Amino acid sequence: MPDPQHVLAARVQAALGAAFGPSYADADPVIRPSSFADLQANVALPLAKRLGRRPREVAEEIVANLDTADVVSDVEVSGPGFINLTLSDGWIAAEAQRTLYDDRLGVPATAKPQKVVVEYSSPNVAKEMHVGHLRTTIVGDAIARILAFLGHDVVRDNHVGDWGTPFGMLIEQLLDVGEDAAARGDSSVSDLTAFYQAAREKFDGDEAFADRSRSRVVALQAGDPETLRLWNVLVDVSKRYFNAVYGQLGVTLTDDDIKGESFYNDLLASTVQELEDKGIAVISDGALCAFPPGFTGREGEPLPVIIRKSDGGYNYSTTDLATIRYRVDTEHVDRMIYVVGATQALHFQMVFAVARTAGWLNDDVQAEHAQIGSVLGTDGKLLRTRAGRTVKLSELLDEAVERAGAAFDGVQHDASFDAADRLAIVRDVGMGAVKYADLSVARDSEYIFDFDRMISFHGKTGPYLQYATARIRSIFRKGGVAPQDATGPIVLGHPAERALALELLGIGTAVQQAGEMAEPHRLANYVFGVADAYTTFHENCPVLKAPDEATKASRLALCAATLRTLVTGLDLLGVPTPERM
Ligand SMILES: NC(=[NH2+])NCCC[C@H](N)C(=O)O
Repeated sequence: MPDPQHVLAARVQAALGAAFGPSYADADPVIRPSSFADLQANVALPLAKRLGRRPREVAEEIVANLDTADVVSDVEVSGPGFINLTLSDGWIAAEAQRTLYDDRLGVPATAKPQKVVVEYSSPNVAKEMHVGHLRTTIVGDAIARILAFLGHDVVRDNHVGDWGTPFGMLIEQLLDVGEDAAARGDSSVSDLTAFYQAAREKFDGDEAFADRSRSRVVALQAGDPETLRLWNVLVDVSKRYFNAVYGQLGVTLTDDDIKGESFYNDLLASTVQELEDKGIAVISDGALCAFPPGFTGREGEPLPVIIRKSDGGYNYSTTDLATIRYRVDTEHVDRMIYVVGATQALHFQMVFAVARTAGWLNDDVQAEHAQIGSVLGTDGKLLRTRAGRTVKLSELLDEAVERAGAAFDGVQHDASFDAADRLAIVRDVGMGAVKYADLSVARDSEYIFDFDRMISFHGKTGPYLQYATARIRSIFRKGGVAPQDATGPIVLGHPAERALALELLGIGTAVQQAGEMAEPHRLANYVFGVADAYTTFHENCPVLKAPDEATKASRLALCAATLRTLVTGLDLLGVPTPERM
């Protein structure tokens, strides 16, 4: 569906070409929303400077050449040379009407489909997932859904931390508590934080254990079958836990999407070799390092990316370089989006710089770090339990559902629900609340995890949006009409009808921007705007009790278009929409 801003941009550009010659036809028409009209074209001001003429005169000349009769009902030059444009009700209604017959709500598929890796979640084996992982899981999943909807070939990639030196001590700890404890799901193993800490404490305090751990790392890296088997036991315990969390959240990640650090182990040596052959990696202080241009420390000294430590071991960075090379050479991807905490920004900048020097990344193959801001508690500090431990994610999500239940029981419902209905709804509300709260702020800004605010049915929250969809569905139930049978025609009378219909036309731009910039909050904000416009409409424009049949048909069609827009938008964000609430 055409965004009015785009439609008018093309028309103003045509007018520029006609008035001032073809070389002006691609100037930015500077179209902005305005409080005086629907939109304002402000190009006359910069253009007047270029032409050495008065801005108002330039604006008048643009208007004289403007062909917008089918789209715009009123054009007016105001102030120093703004062009105010008021869209015609007929055009808005016709465009809104078109969405009723289109599965994609008029959102075009991309003209340039790409193969895109979206790397997200990426928790660590044998460690508790923390709220940072929660956020990258939620945001990454939304990005993956949005890009797939736009027609890209999306590869979901869960870059689990399942390799490296800590596994020596973790395997020895597993042997100490007994494998059967892991099989039973005993808390000595399944409480990952406690398991990790116990291993750490022994490693630091027990020389014999530390020695065993070190030889275990060597055995692991050498591919010793029994060691690999034990390692797999640990990986499986963690995977079960990750999947439980993913199931709770309703994200699209599966076991097949896991391509952990261990996957790249066999590719490290050849990756390093290539970097050495290309003269990018050099020995410095016994370690093999790359020095990407432009990265310097406090004293101006060049900063290294350590590729092989002096003891011969490889690094986190080495794995990331091997990963990029694999994605380029073997997976042939066009774009890689790393949905990872902002604290790793420098790491990725430097790794990407090395990969560019190696020729793996270039104008055709791009990598970007979609930074995720920290999640803070209501006290403004990093979220921890009262005991100062990191919060166990599954418990946090359970608490969300519990609190959603209390909030749900406190509001009126238009149906009686049995216990199973209630539980299903409350789960959706709890997860919708957590997810929308994460998604509605710019992903790179810090964000305060506040149950009370996110679970409210008022304000910019998941439950408010879910409630809006349920409220529309209840109108259709009461009216005995199916939404897909509400086909209008849409006629705009009341200003709230017009504002709602106009809002509906923005979905294409919202989805496109969210996908292009990997910024789901753009879609989250848009959906909220639609719900708000709907609320105003709902308060002002009776639907089933409309004054006449034509108005009722039009309003039902508006409701149907709104419902589909909200459900589609929320689904792309991964926020479920219960049928009834
Ligand atoms: N390619 C990457 N380095 N991705 C990010 C991995 C995140 C890491 N496992 C962590 O928990 O911090």
